[in-house]
Amino acid sequence: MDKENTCVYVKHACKSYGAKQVLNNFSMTVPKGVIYGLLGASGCGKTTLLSCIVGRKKIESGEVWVLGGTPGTPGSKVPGPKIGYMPQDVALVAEFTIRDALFYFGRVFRMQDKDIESRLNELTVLLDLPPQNRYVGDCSGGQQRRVSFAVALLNNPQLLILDEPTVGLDPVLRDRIWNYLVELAEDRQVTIIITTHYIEETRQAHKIGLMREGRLLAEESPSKLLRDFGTETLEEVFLILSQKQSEGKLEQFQNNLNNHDINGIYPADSEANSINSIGVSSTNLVSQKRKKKYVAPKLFNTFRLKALFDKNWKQFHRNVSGLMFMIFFPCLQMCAFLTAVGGDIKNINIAIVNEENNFSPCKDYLVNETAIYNASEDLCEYQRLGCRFLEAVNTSMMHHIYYNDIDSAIHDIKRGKVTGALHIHKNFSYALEQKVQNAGNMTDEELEDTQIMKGGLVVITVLIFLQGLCGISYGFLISVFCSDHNSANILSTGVFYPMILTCGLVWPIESMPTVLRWISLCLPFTVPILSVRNVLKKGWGMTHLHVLNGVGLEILWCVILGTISAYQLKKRR
Ligand SMILES: Nc1ncnc2c1ncn2[C@@H]1O[C@H](COP(=O)(O)OP(=O)(O)OP(=O)(O)O)[C@@H](O)[C@H]1O
Repeated sequence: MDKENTCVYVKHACKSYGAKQVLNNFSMTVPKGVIYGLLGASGCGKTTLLSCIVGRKKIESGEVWVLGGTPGTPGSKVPGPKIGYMPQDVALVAEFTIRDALFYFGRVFRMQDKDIESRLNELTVLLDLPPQNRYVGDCSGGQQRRVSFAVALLNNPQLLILDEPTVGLDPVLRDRIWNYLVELAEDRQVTIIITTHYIEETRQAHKIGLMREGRLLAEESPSKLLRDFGTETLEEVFLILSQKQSEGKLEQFQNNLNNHDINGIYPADSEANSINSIGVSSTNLVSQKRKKKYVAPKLFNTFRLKALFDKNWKQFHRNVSGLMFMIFFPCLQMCAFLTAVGGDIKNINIAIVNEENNFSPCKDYLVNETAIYNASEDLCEYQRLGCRFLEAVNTSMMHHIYYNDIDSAIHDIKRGKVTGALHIHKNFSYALEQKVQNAGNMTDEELEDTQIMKGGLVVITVLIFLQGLCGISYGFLISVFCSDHNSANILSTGVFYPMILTCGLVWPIESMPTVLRWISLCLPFTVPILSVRNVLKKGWGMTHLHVLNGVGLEILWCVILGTISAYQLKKRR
């Protein structure tokens, strides 16, 4: 056997989850066009190994070589359409019908619709799938697994990796599937790695690997194993090897067996055999990989784009409650929030001390009489402007209570009878007139500061866009850390509400204890909200320090959240 005929090659692979070592110096060789049955008890590391082979996880040391490349590296095309992978956990969209699911993956694999259609019909018969218009969510667990199996077979991949595909299947169907797999391997040279708990069903495999506690105990054809061990069943072979491993005599036992076998099929001695038998050293494998020219994948792929649009549309319109929740719940939340905290103040008692109108309500006052044009001096003379001012603020917000002197008004403020006092001096109109006439002496900057709502649209758009990006980064972080919807919901609402409460919208940050104020200022909402206010109310531009700090903080948060997510993603592999 040479490298041309080797499909998957694993050498001295080690992989741990925390302190638990799952792959322990694991080695295996899978030639092209064979069915390789990977057998082992629950928890021995089969799924972990398969995940490393398809590039979903990374080994810590050792080497994995699949279809001529290292899985998960640029240019290796693994994962990719050359590999059909049926994972143990069904990962299908519940809102899809069986037909939708196969069309979705077919398009992802860049298949033409007519080819998908004919494969769908073929696989429906082979795997005894339920009617094509049945929703995945309405299928039983076993039926969903068969749909997942159909997806793995859909585009006729060169390498099929099946994690317990036959579990819970009717024996007749199981037999049919095995016959199909044998046909695929022998007629079309497809390589198949299959894990199963039914040891005896792997008699049809060309080669089996017996795995225990992260190590391969033996790797050979079932008939040869039975012959070498002189047993009736593969179960017995596995039992003997497992007992030797438990007694710590496995390596000695394997060496004895290999001494009687020129091929050296038992892994204690298999390193030399494996490497030599595929006719290439690991260094050569690496250099061979390096020689391959890396072709970057296309940024826009119309097949995938179509598949994703179709998937999102179906997911949305078939999950009405989810759609309502996603669209209307945030609107409802925002309306409730703004109604509760953003409304105008109403009916507050204000003490009015209006010296200009003899401390009494402005009953007989007329707006026209407050400004009289003096033609000889070409200017306006003002009177009773206090009344005009009070009329302007005499809304439902303030309830006016008149006082004859400011001291009694202040006294009542202290007693809590009124909330505040407005003191209009006797010469209020004259003083205001002077101020207006001197307005020409004001600087441009002072004038600009008095303007409202002059904020630049671009700056506001940038701030809001960055805020959205921050939210997306946080959503990404949640998706990386949470394994289910419940924990994702708890994490998102658990963080969102405290941030809303402490960002200054509800409780002014100026009144917070110092430590809390600093925490609040570091949160992604607080400073950007102040920046938006500064832009809207004062017309400040991007270059103003108190706008720039909001932009800077949002970028910083995006970078922090993105980096943590990327780190966690890398760690999980
Ligand atoms: N992400 C993970 N974090 C921590 N431990 C893990 C993780 N994934 C798997 N394990 C542990 O690693 C060991 C091997 O798991 P794996 O799923 O590879 O076993 P398996 O042989 O496929 O089992 P089964 O046949 O039951 O599917 C188990 O003890 C499992 O609990």
